[in-house]
Amino acid sequence: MTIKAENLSWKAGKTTIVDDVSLAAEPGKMLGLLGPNGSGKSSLLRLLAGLRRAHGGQVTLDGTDLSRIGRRTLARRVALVEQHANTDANVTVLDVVRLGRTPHRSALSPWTVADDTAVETALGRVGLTERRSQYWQTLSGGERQRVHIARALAQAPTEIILDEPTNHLDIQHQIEILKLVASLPVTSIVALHDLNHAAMFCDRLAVLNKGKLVALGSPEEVLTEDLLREVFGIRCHIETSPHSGKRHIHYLF
Ligand SMILES: Nc1ncnc2c1ncn2[C@@H]1O[C@H](COP(=O)(O)OP(=O)(O)OP(=O)(O)O)[C@@H](O)[C@H]1O
Repeated sequence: MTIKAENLSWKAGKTTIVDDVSLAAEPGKMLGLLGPNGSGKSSLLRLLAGLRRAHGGQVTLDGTDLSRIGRRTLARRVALVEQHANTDANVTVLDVVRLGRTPHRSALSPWTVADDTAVETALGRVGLTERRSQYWQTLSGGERQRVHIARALAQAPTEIILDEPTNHLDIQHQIEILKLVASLPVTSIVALHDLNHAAMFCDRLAVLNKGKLVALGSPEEVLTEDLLREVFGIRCHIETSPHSGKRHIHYLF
């Protein structure tokens, strides 16, 4: 068990944005969340992270409704890296990553060796060890994204939810971040736009269209020419790559 959505719905005003979605993340696996712009991916991720209350259905963590889990306990288990995440300007990389330790500390407890180790490991994993003293406002978009991922890793979560973590990253860093997430000993749920990257790195894929879950399964099961035409309105040819053994999408025009 881990994070599970059962008949989950969420509305903005009278418009249903997340529509009766049921899915479960598999422990230790990477679940990719795909769908066109505005299909409800970010909204669903915020519900799964407990940042938003559903209007229908429920989210459970190891079988317990999220609304019955305290914020601190939840923050020790689940880390969310949002799209366009921002941070107060006048702080360093190290300050931001150290914030990831907050749920593990109490107001009076001193900073520990374990806190230091978690922060150093997280910085190293995203390749920012040398940038620890740099000010947030001087970082590039891609570096900011990696700092936020490091903060989530410093949180030492058992589940990590990432909303388009490769946004702003050059191709080398996109692949590094996805490789990193795939290699972490945690359950991950990751919204992605690049379908070939999703096929390469994710164990399973979920596809949203207009708020509804329209496919769930392995990349081989989910990524079909018919589905991509219906959901994304594109023509493509899909084959198994002789290089990676994974699905590879050739876009046609
Ligand atoms: N608080 C809100 N109030 C009104 N509409 C909202 C609200 N939050 C989301 N929406 C709408 O819900 C729809 C889904 O938004 P969401 O950000 O979840 O989609 P997405 O799949 O993550 O999109 P993208 O790929 O563009 O990031 C959009 O049409 C958006 O405008």
